[in-house]
Amino acid sequence: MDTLKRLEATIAERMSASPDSSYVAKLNAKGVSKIAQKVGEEATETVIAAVSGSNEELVSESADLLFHLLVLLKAKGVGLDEVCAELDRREGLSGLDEKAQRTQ
Ligand SMILES: N=c1c2ncn([C@@H]3O[C@H](COP(=O)(O)OP(=O)(O)OP(=O)(O)O)[C@@H](O)[C@H]3O)c2ncn1[C@@H]1O[C@H](COP(=O)(O)O)[C@@H](O)[C@H]1O
Repeated sequence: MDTLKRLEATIAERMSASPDSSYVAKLNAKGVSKIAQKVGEEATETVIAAVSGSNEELVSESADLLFHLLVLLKAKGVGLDEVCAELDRREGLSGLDEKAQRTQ
């Protein structure tokens, strides 16, 4: 998590850099649709690596996917903490489901 938080901060800082010197700034300048398209491409490459690639390829594609997802979230003004809060909420809900099942 520290890694993702650090990367989120780096991405925020690079958003307003020169597109000539920063991949994040260059991608951001192309707009949300292009960033979303990159997330889709990286997701597909991750799926292909999982189904027919090595675990090394899966790790590499997963890193590309997480990176581009963080760029997309930043471009949309959504914080990683909001996504984590949603995951925490679901974890709580699934705990409640388990408790409900145990008392049935
Ligand atoms: N983690 C990454 C990272 N992962 C992947 N990439 C870039 O993502 C691009 C994706 O490659 P592709 O082959 O899919 O796409 P492409 O053909 O280069 O580009 P498109 O024309 O398809 O858009 C490559 O150019 C990679 O260099 C990244 N670029 C930057 N980061 C991090 O972001 C930080 C800031 O980077 P800058 O904005 O470049 O300073 C860096 O310090 C890193 O920590």
